[in-house]
Amino acid sequence: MANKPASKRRQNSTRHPGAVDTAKGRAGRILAQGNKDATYETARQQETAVLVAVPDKRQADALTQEYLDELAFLTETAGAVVTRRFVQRLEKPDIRTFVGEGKLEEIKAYVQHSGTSMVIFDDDLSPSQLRNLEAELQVKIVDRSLLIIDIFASRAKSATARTQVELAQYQYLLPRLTGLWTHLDKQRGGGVSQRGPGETEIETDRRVVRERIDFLKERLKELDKQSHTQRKSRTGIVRVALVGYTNVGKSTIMNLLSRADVFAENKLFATVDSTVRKVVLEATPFLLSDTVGFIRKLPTRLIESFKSTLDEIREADLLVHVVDIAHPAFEDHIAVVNDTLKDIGAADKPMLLVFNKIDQYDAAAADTPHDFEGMNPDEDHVPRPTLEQLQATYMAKLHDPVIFISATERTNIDELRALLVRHVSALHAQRFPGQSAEGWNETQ
Ligand SMILES: Nc1nc2c(ncn2[C@@H]2O[C@H](COP(=O)(O)OP(=O)(O)OP(=O)(O)O)[C@@H](O)[C@H]2O)c(=O)[nH]1
Ligand SMILES: [Mg+2]
Repeated sequence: MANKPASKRRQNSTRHPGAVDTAKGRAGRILAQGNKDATYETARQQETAVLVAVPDKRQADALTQEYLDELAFLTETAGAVVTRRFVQRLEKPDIRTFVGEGKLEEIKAYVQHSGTSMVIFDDDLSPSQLRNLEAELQVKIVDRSLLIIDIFASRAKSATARTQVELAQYQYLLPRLTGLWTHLDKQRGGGVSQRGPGETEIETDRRVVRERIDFLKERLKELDKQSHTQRKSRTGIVRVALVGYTNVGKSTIMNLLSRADVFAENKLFATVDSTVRKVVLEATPFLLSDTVGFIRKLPTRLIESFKSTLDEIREADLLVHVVDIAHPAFEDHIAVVNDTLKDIGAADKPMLLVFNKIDQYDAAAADTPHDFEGMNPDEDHVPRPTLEQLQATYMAKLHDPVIFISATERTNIDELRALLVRHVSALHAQRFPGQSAEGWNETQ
């Protein structure tokens, strides 16, 4: 991983470690910014980034803007400053360079003139698009997956989370290894058609990376076994998992309910490791877990490599789905979370829907859309319903219980506790008939 000393990164690389380190450097390159442990990295100036979105022709302007706002937030979380946004509406992204020729020229002119150090795309790029864009623009090219993996890498602390991130990094890297050697081939005078040492090296690298992937998978299996044993000792108690989009307030609610000290901040993916705490409310004990947030277009590979973390959600008896109601795209977020739950096989669990940040709801409604390239800020801007209207709509629409709170202002927290107690007690009676919830203790 890019945030480990080089000597550590080389462990288990049986052959050709230098090449793989180069490759890993490529995968984790925007990470060094926010990484306090990177003693081997020399201090650099803050990186600057241009954002690029290629929505299809039907996507509403307001939505495109929201997506770019989120990409900007991700970029800032990764430690870079956004200098400009570019939007190009296309029926389909260009197969060679993702954006069309004219737009590429425009981006190139801006990047050269402003000295911006990287270009970030709101979608995933194919290995060849990545290569072509890098050749054309002559700066770092980052796609959505890489950006998210980088943030995860800078946040992961536990052995499991770090192993999961490293697996995701290598899986991202494997199909992209070819591009690494094109410039070396050129230096050696090798042409595209010439088969030479470059290809042998790529093959060697691929083998080393595959070996590392297998090793990490094995290691995760081991770690999984350990946590499975741990989880088995927790039978006889209802398990509740906080789920939701990133930055909605899950960790804040965890801290409020469990007096835990989980890191919460206004950044995306503040939590990557999961935390489990025993909570006792009105003599009703249950286990509460806080875990990684979801996001739209979460790379499937990343979901897969985070299997162990997501087991916490899969094995829960009750999900508490936290929503940031002050976010203009909160309904979109609910859909993303429900889809992700479906993907990981946790869609059929009982669920409480907690609308958080009601204190910010009105302020958010007054938000005016930003003005930027290719957008009409007035289009698609409809007034928002009142909180009361929303409450009535959601109460009527959903089968799941709904509650509106503010975790930071402590509004309706007693009601949230009461709702949890009611549901946990009912689940306890159903899951462990004849066994009183009060009788459970941690040593069982
Ligand atoms: N105004 C307001 N801010 C809140 C409320 N609840 C949480 N926040 C803030 O929202 C930000 C994100 O909170 P977290 O608890 O870290 O959110 P999270 O869902 O755990 O986020 P990730 O771990 O990044 O997925 C923090 O700055 C919190 O202080 C609330 O009720 N009102
Ligand atoms: Mg969190």
